[in-house]
Amino acid sequence: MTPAEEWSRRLDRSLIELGVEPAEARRLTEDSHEEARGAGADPSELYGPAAAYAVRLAQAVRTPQPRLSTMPAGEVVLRLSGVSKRYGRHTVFDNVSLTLRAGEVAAVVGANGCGKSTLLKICCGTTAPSGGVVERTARIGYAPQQGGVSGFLTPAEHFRLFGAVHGMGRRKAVSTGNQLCRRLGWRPRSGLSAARLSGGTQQKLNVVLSELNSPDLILLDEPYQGFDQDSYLDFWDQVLKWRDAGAGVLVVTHLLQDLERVDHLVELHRSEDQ
Ligand SMILES: Nc1ncnc2c1ncn2[C@@H]1O[C@H](COP(=O)(O)OP(=O)(O)OP(=O)(O)O)[C@@H](O)[C@H]1O
Repeated sequence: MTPAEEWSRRLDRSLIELGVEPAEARRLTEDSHEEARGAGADPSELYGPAAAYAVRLAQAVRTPQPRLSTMPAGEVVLRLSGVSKRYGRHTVFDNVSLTLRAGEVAAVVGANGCGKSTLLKICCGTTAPSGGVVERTARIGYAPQQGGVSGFLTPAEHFRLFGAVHGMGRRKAVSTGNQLCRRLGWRPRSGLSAARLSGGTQQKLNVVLSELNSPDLILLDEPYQGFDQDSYLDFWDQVLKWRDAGAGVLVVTHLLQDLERVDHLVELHRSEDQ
């Protein structure tokens, strides 16, 4: 038995001793083993002693929703007041207002080209508005429509990179990232670069990166393009969990059935000069 196998055997046994169901213990053990392989490290290097890691994992399993926003319920996480955007003489949208509070979900809808992605970029601060005022909380997560992941990095490398930006340790970033992936029904395979993932799976990685730091405000630009039906349901389940955990969620969507689940609707209209 290799040291890594011995560590996994100890982890599995410790989890069961701590009251975790044997099937769940096996799944957690396999996931940890895979994560360590993906990181090219011995599991004891990555997670420390198996018995101590089992205590942390067992606690995480018993906590149904580990992510809890730091915002008091009802606190404003995003306020748009009369926001407009122009490119040259072309007005994309005008006078958009929204108050989004912790524990609420808002949808942005509208035809192609009416400015949904532009509005999200304004909300996260990468594009400046032409007019109006944007107020937002400090801790935000953003899943852009395109370009959210790097094709040459593996999921674990993404977690380490994004985690470092948020001041997370390598181990914590990778184990949190993998845990969030599982909630979307995906178990990343070690060593596989993002370019080799399907389009829908790349989108799952994009969504997971947006929530890695437990943000108070999550901005998602059509995040489920390419998701199959089960992944789509997992995604909405996750949106509702974020909301219940106290985050504010702003999501661009084209799907009418999503609108039943939201607290606010921002409807953008194609401007006449298009
Ligand atoms: N950097 C830019 N410079 C000039 N025009 C831009 C720029 N970015 C976006 N636009 C224009 O702003 C308008 C809104 O674009 P945007 O991508 O926000 O629309 P959208 O509603 O998200 O579209 P889709 O539904 O197709 O994703 C489009 O007419 C687009 O060409």
